[in-house]
Amino acid sequence: MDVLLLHGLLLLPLAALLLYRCSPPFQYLLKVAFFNCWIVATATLLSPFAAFRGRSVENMKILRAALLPLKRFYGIRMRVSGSERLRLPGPFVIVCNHQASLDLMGMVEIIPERCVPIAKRELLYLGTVGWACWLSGIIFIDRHRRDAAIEVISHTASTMQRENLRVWVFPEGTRNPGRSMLPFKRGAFHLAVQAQVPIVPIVISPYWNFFSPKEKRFTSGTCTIRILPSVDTRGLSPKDVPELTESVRQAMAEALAEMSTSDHRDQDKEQPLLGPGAGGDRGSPRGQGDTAGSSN
Ligand SMILES: CCCCCC/C=C\CCCCCCCCCC(=O)SCCNC(=O)CCNC(=O)[C@H](O)C(C)(C)COP(=O)(O)OP(=O)(O)OC[C@H]1O[C@@H](n2cnc3c(N)ncnc32)[C@H](O)[C@@H]1OP(=O)(O)O
Ligand SMILES: CCCCCCCC/C=C\CCCCCCCC(=O)OC[C@@H](O)COP(=O)(O)O
Repeated sequence: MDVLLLHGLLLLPLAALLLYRCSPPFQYLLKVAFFNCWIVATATLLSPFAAFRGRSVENMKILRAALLPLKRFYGIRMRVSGSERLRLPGPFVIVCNHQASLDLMGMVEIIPERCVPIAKRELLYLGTVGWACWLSGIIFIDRHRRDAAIEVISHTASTMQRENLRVWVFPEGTRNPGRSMLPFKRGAFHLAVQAQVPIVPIVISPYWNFFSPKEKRFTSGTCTIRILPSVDTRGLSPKDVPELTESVRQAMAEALAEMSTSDHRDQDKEQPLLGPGAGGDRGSPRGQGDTAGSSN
């Protein structure tokens, strides 16, 4: 009986390994689970250290360091173009497309110093992860209470100038795995106009060459991040916000469409630390990769 049990226990990890190597959906599930576990584990282990400093944007550095290794686990190569456009001296507002939680990997790649994201309030209730977000100075808004959200944004506008703060907003307001961008919420643009600071639009290329929750596919691959020219808001007033919003969205949508038709050659793949990228680059349109910029 004991021998049987021992054999069973020995076979279990072997069976899991075999399943991991042969079944892309199983690999997908494990990789997603690992992603979430990594976030919870690092938040739990590191937040007590961040707590010594109290709530501060400087804790973003710890948060960034905790999330930077993720791309190596998954063999995701990051290519960034236009990073010099983020080297503005003062405060500014970043607007970026939002596809999935994986955006965190792109964010940590390029996020400048003294920059905090605006996030939905629900994240606050994620235990130690919420605590880590709060300690890092992330700004929370209640999307269901527009007036309260607008008040938080107005308050942020004055803080930006006073504390040389940069703010990262996902103007789609929710995750969007679709092929085109959702209509933009106007908060980020009101924020930039109120603070009279530039807007830096950022586009992250679609993940479908390596990640698809619908097809349960998560392989290695390349992600391109394009930083577009900044948009000046000096002299603009609230009445200019709708037009400003549309013109920035238009520029981002064009960049996204262009990036969607480009693809990445096999040699651009990284070797993932979490096993082979089973399944290869399926479901992606073929073409040329974005050659501008650097890879980290
Ligand atoms: C070295 C340091 C390194 C650090 C590294 C760290 C790296 C990474 C860390 C990552 C950590 C975690 C990241 C977490 C990310 C989480 C992402 C999210 O949670 S996304 C969801 C939250 N975000 C948003 O919702 C986007 C912002 N929302 C808005 O802008 C919305 O406008 C609103 C919520 C304020 C209102 O929504 P809604 O009513 O649905 O939409 P609108 O059409 O935009 O507005 C309606 C009318 O209100 C007017 N309006 C909007 N905002 C304002 C404002 N601020 N002031 C005045 N008026 C405003 C708007 O103009 C509309 O009126 P109209 O007359 O039609 O123009
Ligand atoms: C200060 C110490 C730091 C310790 C290390 C911390 C490690 C990581 C901690 C926090 C990382 C943030 C995790 C949150 C990720 C969630 C991002 C996301 O994708 O949210 C969805 C939201 O946008 C839109 O929601 P809906 O699509 O409308 O539903």
